[in-house]
Formats: sequence, structure tokens, C-alpha cells
Amino acid sequence: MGFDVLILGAGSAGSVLAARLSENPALRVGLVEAGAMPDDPDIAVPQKWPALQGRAFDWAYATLPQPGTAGRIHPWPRGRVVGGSSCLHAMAHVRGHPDDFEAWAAATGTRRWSYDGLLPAFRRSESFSSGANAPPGGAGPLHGGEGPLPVYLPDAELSPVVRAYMEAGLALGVPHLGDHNGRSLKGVAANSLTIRDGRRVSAADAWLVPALDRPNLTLITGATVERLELEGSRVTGATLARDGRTEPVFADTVLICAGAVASPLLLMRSGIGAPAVLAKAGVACRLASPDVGENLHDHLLAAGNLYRARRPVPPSRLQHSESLMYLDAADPTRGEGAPDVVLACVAAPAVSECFSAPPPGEAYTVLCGVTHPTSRGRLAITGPDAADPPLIDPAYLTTEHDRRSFVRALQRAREIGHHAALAPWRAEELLPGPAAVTEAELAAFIARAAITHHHPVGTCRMGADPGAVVDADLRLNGLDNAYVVDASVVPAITSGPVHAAVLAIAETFAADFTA
Ligand SMILES: Cc1cc2nc3c(=O)[nH]c(=O)nc-3n(C[C@H](O)[C@H](O)[C@H](O)COP(=O)(O)OP(=O)(O)OC[C@H]3O[C@@H](n4cnc5c(N)ncnc54)[C@H](O)[C@@H]3O)c2cc1C
Repeated sequence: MGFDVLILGAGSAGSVLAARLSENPALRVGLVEAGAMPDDPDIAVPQKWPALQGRAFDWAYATLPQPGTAGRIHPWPRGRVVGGSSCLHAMAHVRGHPDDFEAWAAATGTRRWSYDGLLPAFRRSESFSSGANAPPGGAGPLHGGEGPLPVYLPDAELSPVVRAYMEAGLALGVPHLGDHNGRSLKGVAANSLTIRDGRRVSAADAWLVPALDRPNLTLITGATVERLELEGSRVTGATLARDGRTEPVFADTVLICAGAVASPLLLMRSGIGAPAVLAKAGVACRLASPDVGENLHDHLLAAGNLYRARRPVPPSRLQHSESLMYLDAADPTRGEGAPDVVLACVAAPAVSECFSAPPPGEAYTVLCGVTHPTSRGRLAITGPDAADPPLIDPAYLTTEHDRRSFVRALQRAREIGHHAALAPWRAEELLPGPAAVTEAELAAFIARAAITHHHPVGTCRMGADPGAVVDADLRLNGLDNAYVVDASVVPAITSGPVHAAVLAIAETFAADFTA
């Protein structure tokens, strides 16, 4: 088998790239995916997203025990299915604050990765629409109206508890925000969701599936990429494992889109990485690239500031966590600039495995987290085969900045949670509970309550410096015809969930590649 362009991984970024590049009928595009087409009907049901984890289409990774979170091991779900993690995710669509992308522009030395550089891709990717009673949305200077991905701003379906939490924020002087995808991010807004007619729309649904009947696009499912094949400074293709056999696939250009966990692992299995890490795993070094797998970072959420309800809490009609509230922890009334903390109201009990909670309908939660963590970890292979389990160490809460900011976030969560606007719903605070008052007590609670917000990034960071894994064009440093295009190239995480940014990276790369 041979292609002009071979895309490895049919997740969020891979789905965008396969569709965009195969718009050119002269380009033979191959797309390889370890998983199958999604066939579990629960994937499309927004309320069921937490229940999808651990099923056959989840890679179900786990971190090393984390000293910063009381020695806990954190499950890391990732989609192993056509559509990738966009089939498992919580459907919140948040581009990030424009200042977030200044770090990307500074790292690469090009405005292409600034907010304004990415804006055409953000707009091109989406069809923005408002809910029945929301302010008018649709196309405009900041929103796209004709892109493949529906971005839906709900109103009428919002949970009454979430509405009360939003009212509490406004009463405390937090600015009103129409939606999360303008130039401001701090304030009160319902989450924009990648939902159409009450059903999840994955990146595969939006981009890939409509393109699958093109004769120049070949999707190969159930095939795990074992390694890239290298000849000098070129990648000639990859070795796939399918149905118990290995087979080669050849290509002029290879795009690695296996995600922030699997892309660096694939590079390492192929002999591209830190020589010491490769040697330890029994892999011969073909290209020394010490930063492969480094710079791993993620958002955490404290689950959570839990309240027993004084009356039944109706189940969410959306995806449970219906309103992220981005704030300046020192002054929540401040609207300018990027936020430093985030709150989220879940119309259900949400706690880590360290705590128990009342059944659904009897409690609700205010989650909180830090938008720009400074903790940086790493991941590594333990052997030469795709089946060898990786070492994943996000180094959660290892900086003073992250621990202190998290305490501020929890203090703001409690301020909202105890506000009069929530009095009709609040019976009592269950967690961390009235006995937790000092910063040390709150920090100890956070260490046991923190769970991943599912946003790992950074493990093949882009940059202009010689240590960067990929350059500003996303080309692998040291190779002529291989690129990484997925969440792993993000040099520094955005304020919020990262899916919108990953899609914009893929859209931007595709536009440049085909120009
Ligand atoms: C539970 C959960 C909730 C989330 N919630 C949100 C949210 O609400 N909003 C948001 O913005 N983001 C959210 N995210 C994050 C978001 O989904 C991801 O950041 C994004 O999908 C990453 O896209 P990607 O293309 O980098 O990787 P993926 O979408 O993970 O794609 C990688 C693909 O490569 C395939 N692959 C990997 N290794 C191999 C191999 N060796 N051979 C062949 N194929 C391979 C995988 O099976 C997968 O299909 C969530 C993620 C999860 C898991």
C-alpha cells in the first residue's frame, strides 16, 4: 500500500486532516486507526459521556502515582476509535483566551499560531448557533456559520441549579459573557457544546464521515502503528499490526496524529527521542530528540466542592457540567486578560475516588481548577512494542504556583457555592466541609479531590529553538517529510478545554499544506 500522504491516527486532528487534504483529488490520502468505527450508541448521548470510559474503545491509560495528589494513580481515558478522544470527550468548546496563543507565537516566532493567526481556522471549523432563548449567534467576525462542527450555545435546557450558580457569579460582580469563544473569556456563560439535535458530533462525524466516499481517501481501521520506518532523514512509511500480522505501508509524507500520549510513544518506538530513554526501553536511537515526551501538562479539577441539595436536583439535559466560569482569582470582577482559575457547576454529585457522595438528584458540585498550571511532567516507553505500557508522569501539583492557585480557586468556588442565589438549592456543604478552613486544610483536600480535566498536551512541543520536537511548520526536527499534528504540539496549554485549539491546529496545517 502506498499514499502521497499517510495520516496516523483518526482522532480529532486526523479526522480534520483526512477530510481537508482529500479535498484535492490528486492527493492519495491514507488514514490509519487502531480502533474501529464507533458502534456503541451511548457515544452519541451527551449525558452518557462519563460512562464511556473503560469500554473497549478507550485506551484506558493510567498515570504513575502522583506525590502531588496524595500518591494517587489517575485514570487517563483516550479514544481508541474513529473520532478518537472526540468520541469520549465532554463536548465543551472553548478556544482559549487570545493571550494564551501569545505563548505559541513566542515559542515559534510566527504569528500563524497567535489567536488572530488561528481565527480563520476557528471560524472555518464551526457552525455556531444559539439556543432558543439565547442572544443571537450565528456567523460573525468571531464565529463561523458554515463549518463542519456544530457549536451550540444552549439556554432553555440549562439546569436550574446551574442557572442559580451563574446568578451567584453575576451577583458577586463577575462579568456577563455571551459565550466562551469571543476575545474575552472571564465571566459567566453557559458552555458552548459540540452537540446537534441533542446528540454528540465528534470530529469524525463532522469532517471525516462525509469525506469517506472520496476515491482518493482510504481509511484503514483496526491497525495499530507499531513504528515509523526511516531511511536517512526521510520516513518511508510505517509498520502496521493488524489481525495478528504486521504489514508495511508506504508514503511520501507522514502526518503523526496519535494524540498527546500516543504520538511521542510512537516516535520513541521508532527510535526518535532521548537516547537514554530509548536505550532503557531496548530501542536503537535513530534520531536524538531529547524533548520527545517532555513538557507533559494537563488541567486538573478538584471534585469537588459538594453540596447536599434541599430539594431534588433534576438530571442534566446536556452534559452535566454546563457552565465553566473563568476568573481572575484575586479580583473576579475583572474582565480583561486571561483567567487564572476556573469554576464549573455540575448538576450532580462529582467526587474523586477518595470520597463518597449522595446519589444523583440529592447533591450538586462546584468544581474548580487552575487554568495555567506550571507543573511539567513526562512520558516514556518501557519497551519496543506498542503493547508495552507507557510511563505517564504529569507531575501534578509539583509547583508552589499550582498548589497556591488551586487553594484560591477552591476559595472562590465556596464563595459562589455559599452565595444567597444558591440558597433555594443548598442544604449544607458536604466537601470539603465546614471543618476545612486553613490553606493547609484546603490544600490537603485538593490533593485528594483532584482529577484530570482530560487535557494532556505538550509532549511534541512546537518551537523555534533547536530543542523543540517540531518546528513552526510542525515538521519533525531532523526529518524531511514527517510532521506531528495533534494536541502534543501545544507548547503551553490554553485556559480551557483544548479540543477547539487542536481542531484549529489541524485546520491551519491543512490550509498551509495544500496552499
Ligand atoms: C474523557 C474526556 C473528556 C474531554 N472533554 C473535553 C471537552 O469537554 N472539551 C475539550 O475541548 N476537550 C475535551 N477533551 C480533550 C479532547 O478530546 C482532546 O484534547 C482531543 O480530542 C485530542 O485530539 P488528538 O487528535 O490530539 O488526539 P485523539 O483524538 O485522542 O486521536 C488520536 C487517535 O490516534 C489513534 N492512535 C493512537 N495510537 C495509535 C497507533 N499506534 N496506531 C493507530 N492509531 C493510533 C487513537 O486511537 C485515536 O483515534 C476530553 C478528553 C477526554 C478523553
